[in-house]
Amino acid sequence: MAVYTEVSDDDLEEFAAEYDIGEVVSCKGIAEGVENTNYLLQTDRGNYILTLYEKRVNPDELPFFLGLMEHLAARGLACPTPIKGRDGTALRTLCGRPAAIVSFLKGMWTRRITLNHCAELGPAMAAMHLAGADFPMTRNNNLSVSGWRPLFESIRPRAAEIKADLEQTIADELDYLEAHWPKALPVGLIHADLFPDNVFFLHDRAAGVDRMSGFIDFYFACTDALAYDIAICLNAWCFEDDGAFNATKARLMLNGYRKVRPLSADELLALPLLARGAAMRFLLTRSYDWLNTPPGAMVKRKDPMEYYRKLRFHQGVGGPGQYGIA
Ligand SMILES: Nc1ncnc2c1ncn2[C@@H]1O[C@H](COP(=O)(O)OP(=O)(O)OP(=O)(O)O)[C@@H](O)[C@H]1O
Ligand SMILES: N[C@@H](CCO)C(=O)O
Repeated sequence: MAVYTEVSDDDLEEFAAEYDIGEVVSCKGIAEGVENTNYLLQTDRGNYILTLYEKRVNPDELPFFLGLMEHLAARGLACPTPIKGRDGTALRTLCGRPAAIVSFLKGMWTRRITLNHCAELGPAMAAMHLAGADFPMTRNNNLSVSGWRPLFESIRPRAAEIKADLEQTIADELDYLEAHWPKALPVGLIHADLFPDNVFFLHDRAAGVDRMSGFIDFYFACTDALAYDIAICLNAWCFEDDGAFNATKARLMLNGYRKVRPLSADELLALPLLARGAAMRFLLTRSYDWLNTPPGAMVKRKDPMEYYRKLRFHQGVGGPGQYGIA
């Protein structure tokens, strides 16, 4: 589970006193997530999320992430909003770690992705891209093509512990991706980790379907090709548990997206390559975590091989038509 930093009652009381959020009633560690420590903070005024930022988050980048959430929320996108303390500051320190309180988003992420979820995701992702267009700050994507080789070199000596041909597969693919990575696609603000566990839904009983209620976890957000966010979602949302690609899910997601933000011919053509790159990114970070998570750590490692298989699939894709679109 992702509670790396335990917060004592005294520390919490002192911290909460900086805010105008009411009396703390309870503070429970949240088991989900792998990156940061999250607590559900209940006060007599409502629910909040308290996050202590851990290993992968660079404290210097927190003003970007928090500012972005504030910007998107101000433009009507459903996402957590940083709560400012009485001094007007959202970011402070708790137990020696950078920490912030954000608003609580209603809804649940879905464990069983349906066609409806993909149809909801597409337009909401496009709306986020449009809402981010005038965000004044930028952040380089350090987990894009130039960041993959150093990550590869760090896992290379032990890659065979995951799969015998992993080293060669990544080496060959990296050569290809570095030589062909597109440089002229429309760029903007992307979420960059839009997995099902970062997208909340609420059930609409009258309609009998889930409706998207918002996005969370903007801590990989960055400035990059907008279509790369779509490629991440093709990987994260459109494969079945048995590894089969579901082109109907992809079509619904892509067409939903295109109704809000049309995709250029170049963006469509680049999708298979971007999807290979997105598969590479998660194959590398999962492999790194697989090999470097200490035994006994209270966190569930994610399977790198899932992304090895997704990479293999996209390597065989001839064009965007195989993602279900005309
Ligand atoms: N603003 C929010 N409103 C409601 N619940 C939240 C909010 N932020 C986080 N959560 C809860 O905390 C869990 C973990 O949050 P989050 O995904 O941000 O953690 P993380 O450690 O950064 O995880 P990840 O592994 O996805 O990078 C979520 O699944 C959700 O249950
Ligand atoms: N969403 C990532 C983990 C957080 O970056 C994964 O599934 O590998």
